[in-house]
Amino acid sequence: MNPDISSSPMPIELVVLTGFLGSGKTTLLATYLRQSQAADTAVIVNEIGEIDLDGAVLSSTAAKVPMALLSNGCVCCAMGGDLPGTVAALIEERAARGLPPLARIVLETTGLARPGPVLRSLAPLATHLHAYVVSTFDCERGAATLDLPEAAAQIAGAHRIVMTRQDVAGDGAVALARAMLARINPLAELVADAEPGPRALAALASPPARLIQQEFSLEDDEAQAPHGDIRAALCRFTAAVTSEDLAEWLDNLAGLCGERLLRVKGLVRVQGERWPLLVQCVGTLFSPVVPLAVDTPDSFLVVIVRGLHLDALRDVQPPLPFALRATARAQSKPGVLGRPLASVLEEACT
Ligand SMILES: Nc1nc2c(ncn2[C@@H]2O[C@H](COP(=O)(O)OP(=O)(O)OP(=O)(O)O)[C@@H](O)[C@H]2O)c(=O)[nH]1
Repeated sequence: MNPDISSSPMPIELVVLTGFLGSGKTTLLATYLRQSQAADTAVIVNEIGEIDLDGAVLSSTAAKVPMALLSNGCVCCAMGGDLPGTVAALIEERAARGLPPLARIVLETTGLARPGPVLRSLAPLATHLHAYVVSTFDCERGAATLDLPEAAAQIAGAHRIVMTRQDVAGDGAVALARAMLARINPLAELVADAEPGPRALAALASPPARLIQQEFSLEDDEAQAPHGDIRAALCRFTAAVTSEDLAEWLDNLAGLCGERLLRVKGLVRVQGERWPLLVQCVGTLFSPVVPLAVDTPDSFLVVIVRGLHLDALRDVQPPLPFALRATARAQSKPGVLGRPLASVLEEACT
């Protein structure tokens, strides 16, 4: 059934924000949401795991933004009809509250989503939306990911590519990134601002000057397939851990997986800490662990690996008190619009 948003003064921009795992999507979006130009923007967050960590990070910097969650699966291969319905619900909810219409909705996809199937799933809303793809590219690590079909599809399908992590990449890597991007997708607009604020506005505040229809045919065969040998696990903690045990476990996980470790992120309750710790790594490179002031009862890690059976995670030492399972198919979480994050997280966690 097509969602009914025909009364809405359209078109609304629908920005499909893609980019490989850990390439800086949430950071870019959080920076954008802090700017005054984002007042008429809503956000849809799609998480592989069922818990909305990106939403938590975004809400901790931009609490008022209308936000919906598509959780527990990747939007490009598992969501079916959920995305158009979620878009319509955001638009309708805004109208029902008598607020000015949205100018744009940013869909933050998972780091594995291919943009072609996402755009195709929006076909029921085609006349109401002005959809385009913005992809983040990590100048430090991105080159090493482009042999993965998901990463290549994100760059090839982008109308605009945003170069992230230039500050840590070094001049040589940035030059190499430019050359690779120009070869894979010479039609895309390149955003290379070094400063986060201008970069976020250039990335998300307006559509690309030229919207060239990208060619997604190469992805068609894979559109319904899960992501090859990439697997995601949700480790849900049943008790607080000590910071020493957590650090050792993460160290050993990185040692076990090596290059096969794509991403770890989560909120972990540590003995003696008021707030859960935001833990994340991209590849085996861990960011500093920081407390995140969110009122959630849950404690979890999402671990995404390539070419490794998830059972191997159970043997990482020292044993930590968590229940592990592979993430399941996607579901939308209706009714999360405009609600405080805590209740959204609570619902996502039950
Ligand atoms: N130095 C630096 N770090 C960055 C930049 N952008 C992102 N990061 C860091 O890179 C890590 C991953 O960034 P995220 O924004 O969470 O990446 P993501 O693409 O949303 O990750 P997934 O949702 O898991 O795919 C975090 O530790 C960020 O703080 C940047 O431009 N420079």
